[in-house]
Formats: sequence, structure tokens, C-alpha cells
Amino acid sequence: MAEKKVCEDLVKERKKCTFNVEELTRLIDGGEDKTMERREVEDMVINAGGLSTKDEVPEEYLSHKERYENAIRKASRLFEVFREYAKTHDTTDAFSPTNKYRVSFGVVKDISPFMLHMGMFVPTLMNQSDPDQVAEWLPKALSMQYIGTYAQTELGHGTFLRGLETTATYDPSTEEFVLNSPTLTSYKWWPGGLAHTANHCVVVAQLYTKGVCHGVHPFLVQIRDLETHMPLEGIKVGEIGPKLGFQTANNGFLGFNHYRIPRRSMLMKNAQVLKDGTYIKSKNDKLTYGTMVFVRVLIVTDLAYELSRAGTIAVRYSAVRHQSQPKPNEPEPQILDYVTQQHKLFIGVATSHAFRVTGNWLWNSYSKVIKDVSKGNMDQLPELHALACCLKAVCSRDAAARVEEFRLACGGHGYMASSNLPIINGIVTATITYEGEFTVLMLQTARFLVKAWKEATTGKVKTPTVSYLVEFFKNDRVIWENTPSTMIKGFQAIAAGKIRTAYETLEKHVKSGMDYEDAWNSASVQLVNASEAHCRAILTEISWKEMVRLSTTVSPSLAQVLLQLAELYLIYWTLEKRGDHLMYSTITRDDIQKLQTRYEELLALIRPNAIGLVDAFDVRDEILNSTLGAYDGRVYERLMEEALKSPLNAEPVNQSFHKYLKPLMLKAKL
Ligand SMILES: CCCCCCCCCCCCC/C=C/C(=O)SCCNC(=O)CCNC(=O)[C@H](O)C(C)(C)COP(=O)(O)OP(=O)(O)OC[C@H]1O[C@@H](n2cnc3c(N)ncnc32)[C@H](O)[C@@H]1OP(=O)(O)O
Ligand SMILES: Cc1cc2nc3c(=O)[nH]c(=O)nc-3n(C[C@H](O)[C@H](O)[C@H](O)COP(=O)(O)OP(=O)(O)OC[C@H]3O[C@@H](n4cnc5c(N)ncnc54)[C@H](O)[C@@H]3O)c2cc1C
Repeated sequence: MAEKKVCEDLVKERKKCTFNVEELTRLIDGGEDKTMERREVEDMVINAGGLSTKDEVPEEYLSHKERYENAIRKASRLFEVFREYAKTHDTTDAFSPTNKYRVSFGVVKDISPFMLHMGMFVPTLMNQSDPDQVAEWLPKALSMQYIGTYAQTELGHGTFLRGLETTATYDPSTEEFVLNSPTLTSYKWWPGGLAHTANHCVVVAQLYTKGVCHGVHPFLVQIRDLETHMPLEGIKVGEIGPKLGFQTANNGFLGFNHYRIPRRSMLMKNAQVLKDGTYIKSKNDKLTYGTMVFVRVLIVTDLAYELSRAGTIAVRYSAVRHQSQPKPNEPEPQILDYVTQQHKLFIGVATSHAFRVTGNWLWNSYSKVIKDVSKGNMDQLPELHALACCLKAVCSRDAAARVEEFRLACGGHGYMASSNLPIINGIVTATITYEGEFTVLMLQTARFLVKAWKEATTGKVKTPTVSYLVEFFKNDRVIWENTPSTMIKGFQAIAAGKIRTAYETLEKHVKSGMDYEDAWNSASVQLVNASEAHCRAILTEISWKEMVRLSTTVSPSLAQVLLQLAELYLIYWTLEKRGDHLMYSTITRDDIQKLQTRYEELLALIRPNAIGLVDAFDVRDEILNSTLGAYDGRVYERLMEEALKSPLNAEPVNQSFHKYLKPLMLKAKL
């Protein structure tokens, strides 16, 4: 088939670009070799038989059941393709931030029913099992003999893990654990793939041995027969029903009726139960929460990727769409030329870069701390936990806001399923809740910040990410200059100021006679604000420093664009938080006006590179799945092509006319 022509607007836009798009793509991927590898994987998947979505009825027209079956068919075929690839390539990078395997969105548009298998089940087996268990289970999990999920949340409790009700009671006479769901609220609820996909799961349950409860621990549990896939006796399993998004994730419920599993089913890297029921404690009981920290860390770069998908759609569409006529007798401009539109779009693109570089930095910190933990050194664990919590929480909330803004920037067409923005929206919004709900994680970081504040009052802090607190003691009002380093210092002063205020409020409540827990609750709005401010200080500092560092590794034309994006991100947030800056620095109304002017200059400087910037994300059309965002910009043709796929368009008159409309019309005549 002849290549379809690229829309003239995009041809012109691509000519305007001042930097080498391929150079930026390689930087985003982490190097030329990584870009080549990713493209190789994408070609392999896109060209593999049985995976193309091109000629299919769009999945939104399928029934709930058909949609799941379609997702399983594709996810299974995709796995076969990856299995073939793994025979000749190292695929361990699947458990680190990489765009190499995101081609799966080109196969299963929404969330794959296998997501929890690779995202949490396998990592938990790898990181929480002892060496013998890893040797026995991992090959089976990696080969999909064991298809698994991570079953922690229950109907009654998701946040409060110590409140989980599922019990695992050790019976030394048979050397087994007895799993039981004593109440309706103890039923597992939510795990992805649990409903009809998984035959195994990691179950988090309260461990009882010798009549003593030792808190929550992970167990590997078979729930379905490997031949027939029937639920095993003592297991009640099913699907929880339709949701806002995640339609193909196959989220399920699970209950146990005195269900027996062997002693060695408990994941025993950290804590153990011996044959006689003796309990050996973990060096740190929070190690059981390790998979959640791992996923929270990964979510930051995942969000950067989702922003790059949504941004590609909205920016390309904005270059193709013409609307209104500000100047009489002149053609309607591209909506991308409206400065308000640039304001909606460019901060989203800049945020994708800010999250990617910060997410990579967080991943490197995580890897270092986990290495230390494996040697028995837990010193950095609280700081890592505090960082992972607030970054996951704030980045997911910001990303959801940015995706919504991208959708709004596409007007009515952004509301179409075929734009793919609704599905991306559903995926991103979910991250605010799962893997630790927003407020709950912010309050975890606040616990750390309150301790750090107390420490800082002695003139020293042990952890580098809060060293700015000491600076605040010397000078609690930043002397303002409109420079990046002052803006960063400003965010640190805001964070320190808000931590101090929240701390003082907490103390005041305690001194007034409140229990610490009640005082904490009373101060919690301020504590969440303090966590947010701390996170903004981290995001602005790390993203700026990382972008500056990267700019020294590329050509001058690209370096200029990277610095513009980094500065845009800093100024955007300085303006957003101008009230806070007024409280904690000497910033003036004049400084703010100058920053506003600079912000608008940056929008104008970025404008010619808008299409180049999203092209550099290099999200293939097959992965973008969007009528509005394809590389060729054939927006209207695609919208019509997709509309014509509606089953309602298969016949000129729908039968409901004869059944309902006609009788209604006839009655009107009487
Ligand atoms: C955009 C696309 C994204 C794709 C991403 C790809 C990734 C792969 C796929 C992922 C798929 C995800 C699908 C969803 C899965 C899930 O949601 S699984 C379930 C997740 N559930 C949660 O996150 C539950 C949240 N709750 C908790 O973590 C805990 O209950 C709690 C809130 C932390 C409280 O725990 P508790 O035991 O009650 O502790 P506290 O008393 O509050 O604190 C005690 C001290 O322990 C410290 N601490 C707590 N957690 C940790 C930890 N993980 N590590 C280290 N330390 C920890 C805490 O700070 C306290 O310290 P002190 O202040 O010093 O006392
Ligand atoms: C799409 C999706 C996929 C999921 N996948 C899985 C999975 O695969 N496996 C799994 O085990 N779980 C999964 N979950 C469950 C998820 O981890 C939980 O829903 C999440 O941790 C939030 O817990 P919750 O539902 O109990 O919310 P709740 O804790 O009940 O939250 C309700 C409200 O109460 C507030 N609140 C609760 N506690 C406090 C507190 N201490 N202080 C202040 N406010 C508080 C919250 O801020 C929130 O506003 C998934 C959830 C979703 C949405």
C-alpha cells in the first residue's frame, strides 16, 4: 500500500525544529544502543503474527467478557514473542526503568491481565524468597507455568496493612499453614489478574504460630489447578467488576476456607518459621513491604512515559487543528499558536522530562540502598521510603492533572475513546490510589520530616535530602534573585518553613494535652502540605541539576532546548507557588512579573520545537493508538475511519427504530 501523505502542517513544523530529534530520542532512552534495542523489540512485536490491532474492531465495542478474552489472547501471544527474544537477549532490564517493553501498549491497549505477574509477583518472588525458594519458583514464574499476582489488599483494608484479616496459622503436626478468610472484609479485593488469569499468587496474611500473631507476611499460594484451571477446593475466586479504567486488568477477589499450604510456601528471605513452629524474626519487619517500595520507585518513570504518550497526542493534534480567526481576512491559525494552548501543553512536555530524570535518579538511589540492605545496612531505608512515598504521590497527582490538561487541550475530540486520552487518563489516575493512597503516603513522608526537623534543631541532619533544613536555621528568608539556584533555594525554604509550622502545630496540640495520635490528626493537613513542599524541593532541585548535567553531554542546539524545558518547569512552579515564595523569600511583585515575562518568552522559544520535542519521545503510532496523535497528522481521516467501525454504522436503520421510535412517533400523531 502506498504511504499516506503526512499533513502539511506537520511537514512545516518538522522543518522548523532547531535540534536533532534523534539525538534527543537517544538521550531519553539512555544511549544510542538503548534506542536501537528498543526499536528492535518494537519491530519484533509489531511485526509478529497475531498481534496487530490495525484491522480489528476497536476493543471499546467488545463486551466486558470479550474484552478480557481478547486481552488474554494478545498478552499470551506477546509473552511468546518475548520468550523467543529472551533466548538470545538479556531481559533482566525488564525490572528497571526502560521504555523497551512498553510496546505492550500496542498490543493490549489498556492494562494487561499479566501486569501484576511481571510487575509484582515475579519481583516479590525474587526479592522476598530464600535462595532455595528462588531456585524452585522463579523459573516456573518466568516461564509462565506459574501465572501470578500480588494479593494484599482486602475488602476492608488496603492502606492499613497491619489491619489485614486473612490469617495463616501454622500447624506443626502437618508442617502446613492454614489460610483462612474469617470475615467478608478479609476477602482479598483488587489484585490484577487474580480473577481468571492467575493460578498462583503472593498472599499477604497475618502469621500465627504457637498461638502468637507475628504480623503480616507473604506466602506463595496456588489457587487454581494447573491442568483444568479450576479453583482449588477451599478457594473462592472471581472478578470485582467494571471500573473507571483498568478494564482488562482482570482485578479479582479471593477468599480462603481453611486452605492448607506447605510450610515452605512462606517467603523466607527475611523472616522464617521452623518445622516446630519457632518464629525467626526479620532484621527489619518493613522489608516485607519491599515490593511496594520497588513499584513506587518505578512509577515515577512510568508516569514520565505516560506523559510522553499523552503529550505526543495533544501537541501533534494542536499543530493540525485550526480554529477561530483572530485577524480578519487571514487564515485560521493552528491552535498551537495560541499562547494559552502553549501554556497547557509545554509544561506537560517539560514535566515528562522532569519526572524521567528524577525517576532515574530515584532508581539509582534505590539500587544503592537495596545493595546496602542486602549487606545488612538499613541506615538509608527510612530516607528511601520517605522519598519513594512523596515522589510517587506527588508525581501521580501532577501527571493526572497534566494528562487531563492534554485531554482538554484537544477540545471535543480529546473526549473520544479513539484519541486514546481516556484510557491513558484511567491508567494514570489509578496510580494516585494504588501502591499506597496519595494522602497516606504523604503522611508517611511527614513522619520522616518531623524527625528530620527535630534533628535539624541540633544543627545537623544525617540524611542529604533534608540538609536544606540546617540552612533554614541560619537564614529563614531567601534573598531573592530571579535565577534557577535561588528558585531552588526558595522551594527548600518553603519546605523547611512548612515543616517547621506543621511541627510546631503538632507540638502545640501535644502540649495542650492531646494524645500524640490526635495531635497528628489535627495537624495532618499541614503535615501533608509540608510533604508536598519537600517533594517540590526535591523535584525542582533534582530535575534542574540532572537536566543541566545532561545538557553538557549533548550538542549545543539540543543543550539549549533541554535548558529551556528545565527553566520552564522551574518558573512554572515558582509562579504556581508565588504565595509561598512571598512568605519565605524576599521575592517582590516586580520579580514575579519578570518571571511571568520570562515564562512567556520560554513558551515562544519552545514553540518552533514543539513537534520535534514530541517526535523525540519516539512513541510509534501502534503504541500511541490515537486518531489525534499519529505521526502523519491525518486527524480527520482517522476520526472518520474509526467512527465507521462502530457496529451501529453497519446498517442504515437500527432495529430499535421499529421497536421503540416508530411507536413513539405514531402515538405523537394521535
Ligand atoms: C503509569 C503506569 C504505571 C505502571 C507501573 C509499573 C509497575 C509494575 C506494576 C504495578 C501494578 C500496580 C497495581 C497495584 C498494586 C497495589 O496496589 S499492591 C497494594 C499496595 N498497597 C499499599 O501500598 C498499602 C499502603 N500501606 C502501607 O504501605 C503501610 O500500611 C503504611 C501506610 C506504610 C503503614 O504501615 P505500618 O506498618 O502501619 O507502619 P507505620 O506504623 O505507619 O510506620 C512504622 C514505621 O515503618 C516505616 N515504614 C513503613 N513502610 C515502610 C517501607 N516500605 N520501608 C521502610 N520503612 C517503612 C514508617 O516510616 C515508620 O517509621 P517510623 O516513623 O520511624 O516509625
Ligand atoms: C486500579 C487499582 C489496582 C490495584 N491493584 C492491586 C493489586 O494488584 N494488589 C493489591 O493488593 N491491591 C491493589 N489495589 C489496591 C490498592 O493498593 C488500594 O486501593 C490502595 O492502597 C488504597 O487503599 P484503600 O482502598 O484501602 O483506601 P482507603 O485507605 O480506604 O482510603 C480511603 C480514604 O481514606 C483516607 N485514609 C485512609 N487511611 C488514612 C490515614 N491513616 N490518614 C489519613 N487518611 C487516611 C485516604 O486518604 C482516602 O482518602 C489496586 C487498586 C486500584 C485502584
